[in-house]
Amino acid sequence: MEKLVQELKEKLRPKIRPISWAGDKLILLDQRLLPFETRYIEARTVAEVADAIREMKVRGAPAIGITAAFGMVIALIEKKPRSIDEALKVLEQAKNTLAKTRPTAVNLFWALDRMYNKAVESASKTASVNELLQDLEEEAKRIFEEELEAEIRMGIYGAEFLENGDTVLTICNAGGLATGTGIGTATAPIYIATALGKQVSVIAPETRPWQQGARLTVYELMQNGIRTTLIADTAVGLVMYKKLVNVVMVGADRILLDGHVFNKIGTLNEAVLAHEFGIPFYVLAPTSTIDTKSKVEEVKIEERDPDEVRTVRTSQGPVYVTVKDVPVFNPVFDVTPPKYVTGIITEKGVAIQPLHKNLRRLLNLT
Ligand SMILES: CSC[C@H]1O[C@H](OP(=O)(O)O)[C@H](O)[C@@H]1O
Repeated sequence: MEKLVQELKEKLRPKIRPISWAGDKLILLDQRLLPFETRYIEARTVAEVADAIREMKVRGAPAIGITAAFGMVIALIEKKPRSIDEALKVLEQAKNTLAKTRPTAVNLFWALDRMYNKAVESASKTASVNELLQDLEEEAKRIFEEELEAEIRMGIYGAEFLENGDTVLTICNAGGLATGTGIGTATAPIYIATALGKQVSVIAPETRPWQQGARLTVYELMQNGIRTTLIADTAVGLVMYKKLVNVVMVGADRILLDGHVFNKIGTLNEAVLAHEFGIPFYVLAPTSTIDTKSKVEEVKIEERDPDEVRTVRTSQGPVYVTVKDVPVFNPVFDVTPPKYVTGIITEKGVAIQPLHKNLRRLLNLT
């Protein structure tokens, strides 16, 4: 596995770099404008990093975690603390600011906790703020590299469930744009299977309201030569009914130890329909997406700006498609009960049913 991971890591380095670290700032691909415009923005302050996450200039659970990790490094560069104690206070404030940007993707909180804990560990060994800064920069880079390797491992495990000629139904964008580093999570098996010589196609629902499918997944897969068909979200039932789908593969923003999966709104619809039509439904995520503490009723499902539903994003910017002041309910994630999930594919292996037991086994928690 290790030899294959390293070989594929070089072969599959992304053409599109949604997140780049430039030593003292982040360079981010503004995903609100894709596929119509490729515009990069710079984030040099904690406030700018927080804005980039909150406004979905960068989005996707792993990408949000990586961005926040570098946001902690930027905090020290921006505030220039004169002592270790002051540095830890700066980092605690940055952690609190970044934690308020979006509530559902657990990778954000996992990355912030990991960076802060690293800072505390480093502060116990040095009085030098510069050494602390270097340690944190190395930790953020490690998170970035670990994510890419995790995606390749997920891809290798997931490719085992793909036959030559298969069509995969996905949702939203759980590709390299959503992880910031490489081949994505739900799309990783597609890239690996293709690299290993299998012909695999994708059906991508547009994924209203933010259109991650129509604007990001289609863009990314076509750039990488993957046969892709765009459908309206309302067509997911018919494509399964007509046997046009062999397997469903989706990403995740938070997976609980009992197997509940929080992911883009519409995932539950696909999961229930796949269960009805006897189609395997796989969730792909790094173990940094597994929340070992929360209960399903404790997880906040993000609700966003009503105008996201009232408009569609076009090459001319958002255009209203309804009455401008119509009341809107805009939850951007839903929760899929474990019974609808065939398996959860991570970089550490695949958890099949019963998920509540096999997830613990995967994480060595039994
Ligand atoms: C591998 S990305 C996981 C997850 O993040 C996306 O949400 P958003 O675009 O709102 O950040 C989507 O739910 C993906 O499945």
